[in-house]
Amino acid sequence: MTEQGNEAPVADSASAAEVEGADGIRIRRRPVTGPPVHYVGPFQFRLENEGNTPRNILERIVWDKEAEMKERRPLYMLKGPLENAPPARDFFGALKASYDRTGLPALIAEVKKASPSRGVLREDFEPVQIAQTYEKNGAACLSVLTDAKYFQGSFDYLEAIRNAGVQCPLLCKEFIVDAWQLYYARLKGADAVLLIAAVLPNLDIKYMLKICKILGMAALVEVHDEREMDRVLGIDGIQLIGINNRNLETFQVDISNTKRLLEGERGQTIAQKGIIVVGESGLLTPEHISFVQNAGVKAVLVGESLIKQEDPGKAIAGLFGKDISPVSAA
Ligand SMILES: O=P(O)(O)OC[C@@H](O)[C@@H](O)c1c[nH]c2ccccc12
Repeated sequence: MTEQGNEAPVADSASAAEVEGADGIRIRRRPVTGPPVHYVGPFQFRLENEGNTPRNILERIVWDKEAEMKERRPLYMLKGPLENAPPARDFFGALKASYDRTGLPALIAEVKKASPSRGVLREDFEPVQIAQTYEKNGAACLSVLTDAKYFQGSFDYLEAIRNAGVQCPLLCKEFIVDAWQLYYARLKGADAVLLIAAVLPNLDIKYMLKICKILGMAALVEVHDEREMDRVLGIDGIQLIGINNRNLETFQVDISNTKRLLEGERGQTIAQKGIIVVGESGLLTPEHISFVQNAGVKAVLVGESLIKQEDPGKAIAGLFGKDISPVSAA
């Protein structure tokens, strides 16, 4: 397999060696100090963009998440609640079963109030109701945004949806930078977590996969370009790969990204390993769904085009061009 990817230019403040040393990751971790202090005579000022200010939205989110981590409860305090958490459900199995039932990509429907690129998507946001209507109308799994600052999400939504009796397995949609978040997601009812390859080096992904396994959770490992895809294909034990059509550094959406990353040898390796690929972001019409299905995905992750409709559940039939709700609930 080739190591060549569509590599974005390396930004000024991260040297090529730094990027190479971190599995090609351009997103940097938060520096311990703020911007460096400069003096002119008696005056002191801080200069932004000397490597100590985030260069794009993904970097900003990750730095805020790292700061958030400092206020967390110690891990040992999660032990009790973790033992009382509802047992994890089979996220991978639910996707597979749905694909086998409908012959269409299994739907992971996203409970998403807002996003940094689109602002508020839905004013009257009732997460439990939305989750229930998604389930009734044929979603195989649900994705629940838990980041508060940029997506107006909450771990309370995850917990409330699980406690309301929704059966679909739940993906905790979070920016994971620390293993602590995996335990916390599980105790709030998550059955799967998102691991973003643009943020996490291979060693972190491997370590986090082990913890997910111990906790009984699936991991959806998200890639955006060829280089990330090749990295992830080199890691043993990955069952689910998400191809994000949205570049989290620039917000540009291009659904042909899914097709490009599944062409040739990469697609073959994925098929051999029995990996389910999830097409993510920017899917709005039945044509989009068949486009990514033809490219090789067996599941799709959809937020905006459902959540913006008056009835997000009913919107599922519109998105797929037909009713995909389970017979028993129809
Ligand atoms: O609302 P959309 O365009 O249908 O996209 C859903 C989902 O793919 C998107 O929310 C997403 C994909 N990867 C992420 C990582 C973090 C936050 C959000 C995301």
